[in-house]
Amino acid sequence: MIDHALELPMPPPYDMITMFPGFSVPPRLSTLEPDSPYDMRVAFYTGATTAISMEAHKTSAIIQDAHVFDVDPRSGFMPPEEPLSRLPSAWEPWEEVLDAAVAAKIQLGDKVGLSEKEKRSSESWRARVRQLPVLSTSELGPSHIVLRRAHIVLTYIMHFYVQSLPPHGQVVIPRSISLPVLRVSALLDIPPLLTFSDTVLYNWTHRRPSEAKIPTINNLRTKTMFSGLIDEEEFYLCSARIELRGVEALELMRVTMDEIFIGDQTAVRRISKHLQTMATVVQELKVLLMDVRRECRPDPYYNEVRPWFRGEDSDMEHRKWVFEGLDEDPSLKKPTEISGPSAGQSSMIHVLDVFLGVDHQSSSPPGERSFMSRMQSYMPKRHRLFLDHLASNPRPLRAFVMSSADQALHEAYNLAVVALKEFRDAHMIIATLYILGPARRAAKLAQDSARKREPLRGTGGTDLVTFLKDTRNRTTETIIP
Ligand code: HEM
Repeated sequence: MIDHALELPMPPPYDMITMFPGFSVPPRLSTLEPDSPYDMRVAFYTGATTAISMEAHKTSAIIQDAHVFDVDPRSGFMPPEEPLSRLPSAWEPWEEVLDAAVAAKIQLGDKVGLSEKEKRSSESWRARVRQLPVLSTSELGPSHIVLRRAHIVLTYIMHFYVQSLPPHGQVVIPRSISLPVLRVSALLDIPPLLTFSDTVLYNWTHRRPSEAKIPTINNLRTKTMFSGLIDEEEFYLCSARIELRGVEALELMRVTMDEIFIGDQTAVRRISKHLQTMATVVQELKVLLMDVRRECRPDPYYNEVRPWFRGEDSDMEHRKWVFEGLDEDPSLKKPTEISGPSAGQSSMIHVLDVFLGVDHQSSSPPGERSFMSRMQSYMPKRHRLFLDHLASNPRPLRAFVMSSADQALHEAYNLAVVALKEFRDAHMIIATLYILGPARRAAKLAQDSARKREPLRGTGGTDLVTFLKDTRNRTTETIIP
């Protein structure tokens, strides 16, 4: 059921691209991107002027290919304009059933002390979901704007459905939801579960009316939530603020790569300066991360927000999720990526790793994808391509620094890597505060409940303590001695 018209071209190899300065904004862009509401696309690392001699048709093909990353010079991986807030009327039944879940305050199926009334209320909501017709998805595309809203609505409904079920029964996602969610996910080429892009990137509006369409750190509000708690909103917005503050790092990467291309002494001096600034930006990302403590309380987050995110691989009873109707449509594949949303899917942090040369793959068993690489398959396809593109850079920063004898350059590079390592130190503090602490307290309170036996896993399904230490250690190992 994949619409091949939506298949994106692979980014061009680096040796075909100039690295002249400037985010490129080709005038023909609106015709290149029929689904784009945006008037700007980033041709990251490509020359606006494409100043190498090439036949005209080749040049335009490169520009065309290079403009598919959906990275905006003002808002980075977040869209520069407010995402669609409601689907067109043909799909209103989905929006209504989602509104109904929120209005009925549907509770988690394994909530300690769940009342009979709450059980009845969620069962009657689930019955309503089962009665929905299987709405066609063929008219949702080709616009990714509409498809993204469809993914948000369907996956929130699906997680409401699955996580409100009694904790010991089967998990069967009714075909009214499973078929459209599988189809929409195939069109977007992302897994049929809630992802970071659903909860953060495409799930915001302006807090106060704003002339500027661009999202800003202090003027965001979350649109769709499970609990409606401020703790949930702040959890999402913390990540959104990191995405936005990180935009400066993207710009610094671009100018650094331009300088690497030139590679003379002046370039080395400038790169050192850019890396020092980048270290400051990453330090600010750490501050924004720690600021999550202002309005997101650990216990409500752990007990009332986080359980909604669980994917199949975080199921405490190891139940398999059955996507009803999967066999009816031969074009659909059984989902293999089944983790819930994790900020491990934030392209911003991945981009810092790739740019600085932090290698998460090397410690994985041969032939096995690292968690970080797996998380890339949950990112919007164009962001994924952007990371691939960056990773295939033939002039990587770390190798450039290592090949240089310039002391100041080495120090500046290490400063940026240390800032990222300190971000991960802070992240471990946050994970302890928001998961390990509340888990211990919840286990004490719920002597016999299923929660007591919950393994300490991230929503991405990792053994979180070992995993977070590993990513931190790999960052430390990147420092050049
Ligand atoms: C209350 C806030 C947070 C908690 C409790 C938390 C918890 C976790 C956990 C448990 C993992 C392990 C992977 C998994 O299985 O999901 C993880 C991974 C990760 N998280 Fe967070 N996280 C929080 C906020 C953030 C924010 C705001 C960011 C940045 C956008 C972030 C970035 C990452 C990254 C990049 C990973 C992959 C591992 C790494 O790079 O070190 N997290 N997080």
